This record gives sequence, structure tokens and C-alpha cells, in this order.
Amino acid sequence: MRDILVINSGSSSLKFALLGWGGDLSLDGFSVHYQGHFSGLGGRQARLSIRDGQGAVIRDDHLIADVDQYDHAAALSELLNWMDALPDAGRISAIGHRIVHGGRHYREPVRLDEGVLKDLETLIPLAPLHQPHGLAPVRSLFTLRPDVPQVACFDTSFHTTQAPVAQAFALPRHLTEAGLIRYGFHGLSYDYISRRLPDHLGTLETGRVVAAHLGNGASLCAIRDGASVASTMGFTALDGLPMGTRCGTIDPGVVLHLLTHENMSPAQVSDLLYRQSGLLGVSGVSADMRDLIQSPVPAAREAVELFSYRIIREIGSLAAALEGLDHLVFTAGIGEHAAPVRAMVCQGCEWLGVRIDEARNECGEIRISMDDSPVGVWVIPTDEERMIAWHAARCCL
Ligand SMILES: Nc1ncnc2c1ncn2[C@@H]1O[C@H](COP(=O)(O)OP(=O)(O)O)[C@@H](O)[C@H]1O
Ligand SMILES: CC(=O)OP(=O)(O)O
Ligand SMILES: [Mg+2]
Repeated sequence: MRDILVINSGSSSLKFALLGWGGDLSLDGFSVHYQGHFSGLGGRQARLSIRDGQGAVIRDDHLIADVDQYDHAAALSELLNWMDALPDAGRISAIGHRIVHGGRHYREPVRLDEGVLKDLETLIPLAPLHQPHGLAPVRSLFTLRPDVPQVACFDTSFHTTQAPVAQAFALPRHLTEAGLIRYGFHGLSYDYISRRLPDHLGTLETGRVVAAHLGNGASLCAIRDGASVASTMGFTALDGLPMGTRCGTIDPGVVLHLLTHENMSPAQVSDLLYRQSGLLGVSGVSADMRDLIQSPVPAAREAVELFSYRIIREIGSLAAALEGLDHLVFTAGIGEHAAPVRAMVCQGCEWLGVRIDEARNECGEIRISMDDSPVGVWVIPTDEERMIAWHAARCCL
């Protein structure tokens, strides 16, 4: 049995897992020893929870920052301390990382070395909330564990099957050729969902699927027969749906207006669009869907309505790209746990043949559509860590 450490840096979280692998290259060939989650990073209420392989909570701590915020760097140093204290730390034979942006050149998982790391660092401006936090652990582990191979697994890889027409912006051709295209993200999650869906459907023919990854970052992906056809995220993870703190699709004229008429600097506009907008900006209350669902403040309700409305519109757009819809899948923090959001979205998609069973939706069953619904509606927990372990094992073990 060999162990694989997986590090998944999200915009507000750092998830990690230690999985054992005995040589069977199926998703179920990996057993979880530990699974951990730093949440609320960059804020005052960060938390670390760690579960063992049986799902029992072995740690659940509020994290106190030395300065005013508990950030990704503090989480990384806590994670490395935890890893060093493991009785079997020496058994780790590969480390897999979620790296959000692979750019034009990295289309498949790749073994990391200094040259690859430097290349990936050039993409930091295209994913400022993610790429630095994804790459920092790689550099630390080069020093701490020089003998253990590290693998970068990209959020963008799953979308490389998209046709050029789905990837292109209507910009002058030389810009498209220079790589200013729609890449799409959350690909490890969509990869996992599309590999799991056949188990639930009982057939390999999964048809036309829209998967909704609704977490702190949120996107939708149109998947036909297991391959990405179109997605709502673009050149950066700012496009598409409104998110926790990101604006999603916006008229580019707004950006020009802020720069030229509001005298904002590019850095200020970037901060506004990445960190002050989305659910947080609209509600003025919180970026966290749990807070918004419970809040009596009208603007919190409006933020949830805008989020759901945009999802409904984009599902229509992706159904057009697929020429129909057979299945709708909800996943990630909001998709898996926020029944009221799923209900609102599904109500807006009735015209497409979506009929959910309210009791199934409330109970969080895996299939939440009615038995006779023309479109199957599913809630499938994502597992980016298992997907990364699978790619890391294929890449270097
Ligand atoms: N029980 C719940 N009800 C509603 N929303 C939830 C619930 N649990 C988690 N969420 C939401 O999920 C989001 C975080 O999703 P997650 O996929 O963990 O994010 P990340 O992008 O950081 O990986 C937050 O907006 C959080 O409010
Ligand atoms: C790409 C992206 O938005 O990721 P996350 O949801 O983890 O922030
Ligand atoms: Mg995430």
C-alpha cells in the first residue's frame, strides 16, 4: 500500500487528504486515511476539521491568526506540521495538487519540477485567488520532501475537449491565437462527476448533462457523453455565475467605465470584481450561502435570487449548446447542501422538463427528480481529492 497526499487549494479553503492506494486504478481503488478542510481562509473565522477514514472527526478547531487574518500560508504551515507528525509520514510516495490554471500548454496532469513551476507561476495573474495558493505548497514541498514526486492536476484540463467555437471570444484572431480563450475551471470536479454518473444511471450512456458546481466559486458545465462541451467560466474564474465574492458575467463596458470615469486603478477594479462582488457585494451581509439563507435582510434574499436567476439562464444556454437536456447534476458546498437554492433553480427549469420531488430535495437524496421527470436531477457529492489522487497515481506510480 502506498500513500498519496492531495492538496486542493480553493479560493477560501484548503482541502487535503491522505489516501492509500494498492494498485487498482479505479476511483474506488483509493482508500481515505484522513481528509481535512481549512475553511474561511482570509477571514477572521477560519476553521480546521480533520476526519479519519471512517468519517470520525478527529480535530475540529477554530484557528486563531497571529495577525488579523488566518490565511492560506498559515494553513499550509499547519498542514505541513500535521503531515510531519503522522506515524506513517514516510510512506507518502506521491503528492497531487489541484492547480486551477494550466494555460494553453498544460492540458494533462504533469509531474512538477522547477521549470514547470516557473511556467505555472506566470499564470498567477489569470487566477489571482487560486494559482498562488495552489503553487505555494509545491515550492515548500520541493524543499521539505525533495524525493517525493509531485503532480499538478489542472482545473482546465477537462475542458480541452471543447470545440474552438465554444472556446473563442469574438476578438481579433491574433488575440485568440495568443491564448485569450475560454478555458473553463472546476474541471477536476466535473471529471469526477462524469465518471460517477454512470454508476447512478446504471448505464455508460449518460447523454446530455449540465453539471452545476456551486461552491464558493461556481460554474456550470455542459457535458455530452462524458466530455466537456461548454462551460460558464472563461479566460479566468471570474466569468459566468455570480459567486461568493466574484461578479460573474459582466458587461466589459462596466470595467472600462470604472477605469476611465471612476478613476479606479486596475488593482482596485480587480479587488472589486474578485473580492467585493457576488453574494457578498449584492447582500452586504456575507459571501456564505448559509448566512444568506438565514438572514432576514432583504438584500440577502435578493442575492440568493440573483444567484439562482443567473444559474437558470445559464442552464438554458448550456442546454442550447447540448441541443437538449437529459440530466442536471448539483454538486459542491451549495449544490450539495442548499435545498432552497436547488428548488429555486429547478422551478426555473420546468420548461426544460425538470420536475423535482420536494421531499427528496429536502432530504438530500441522490436523485431528487420525480420518477416521471423527463430530466433526471441529481445531487452527487464531488470528490476533487480522489480525482487528484487518481491522476497522481496514473502519472507517477
Ligand atoms: N448546509 C449548507 N447550506 C447552504 N450552503 C452551504 C452549506 N454548507 C456549505 N454551504 C456553502 O458552500 C459554499 C462553499 O462551498 P465549497 O465547495 O466548500 O467551497 P470552495 O470553493 O471553497 O471549495 C459556501 O458558500 C457555503 O455557504
Ligand atoms: C475555480 C474556482 O473558482 O475554484 P473555487 O470554487 O475552489 O474557488
Ligand atoms: Mg472548491
